[in-house]
Amino acid sequence: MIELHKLRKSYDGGRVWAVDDLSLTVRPGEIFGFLGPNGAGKTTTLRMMAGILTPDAGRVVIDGIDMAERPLEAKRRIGFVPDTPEVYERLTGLEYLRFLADVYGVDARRRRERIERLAGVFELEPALGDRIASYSHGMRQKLVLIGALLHDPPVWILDEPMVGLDPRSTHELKNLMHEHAAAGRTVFFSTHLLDVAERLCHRVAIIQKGRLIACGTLEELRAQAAAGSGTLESLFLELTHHD
Ligand SMILES: Nc1ncnc2c1ncn2[C@@H]1O[C@H](COP(=O)(O)OP(=O)(O)OP(=O)(O)O)[C@@H](O)[C@H]1O
Repeated sequence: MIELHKLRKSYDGGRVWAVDDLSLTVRPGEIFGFLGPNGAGKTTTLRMMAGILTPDAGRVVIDGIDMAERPLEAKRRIGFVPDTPEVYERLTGLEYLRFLADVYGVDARRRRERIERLAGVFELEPALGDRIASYSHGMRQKLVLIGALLHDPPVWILDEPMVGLDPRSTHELKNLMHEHAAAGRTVFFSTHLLDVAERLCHRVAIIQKGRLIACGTLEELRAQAAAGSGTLESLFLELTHHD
């Protein structure tokens, strides 16, 4: 479960409000899509949710744990995939995953199982012995995903996780998301892929200029819009119209 209470974040000493009074709750068992135009504040929100950026005001609560009060406990419950992942180029894929397993205290048997399963799903096993410097963009994205999910966190926070993935890996990631939510856990991800969000998500939120402008199921969003029967794409275009 994720709760955001009146989150605010500015850059440049308050000249830009990247996120402004954002509140929402993502329930256990939900796949939740976070949508918005470029520069709307999605990455800033996700980075605050993951405890990487400190909000100017408001609270992030993960499974009942306040990020500001108990950051280590809250972060342990999160698998976070950033939009531009930093990886250690000199390590092999396997060394990188072992390093993360050490950080998260995943024991030897469990890490073997998880690496085998996830690298198998994303067909990255043959490359795990190679240096990350030799990886393609998509291979890096897969490695970062595997690393983020290695400690089997209950709450997934993924910033545009499908960017760079090939169709099979995208399909497998969607399956993993379904499986995770079906087990009563939580998936929160940002995306520009509205057709994917429409099919995959139980609920979505749309933000614009840091403010929540719509939140709910597709039916609930349709009820908010003038053209009441449209696709998520047409709703998005209508709701995020220019001033
Ligand atoms: N480090 C920074 N310094 C100053 N302004 C920033 C910084 N990071 C983001 N911003 C500004 O904050 C706002 C929100 O940016 P953010 O990256 O959160 O948007 P986004 O919704 O993730 O965009 P995109 O879809 O393009 O990835 C934008 O106006 C952006 O210019």
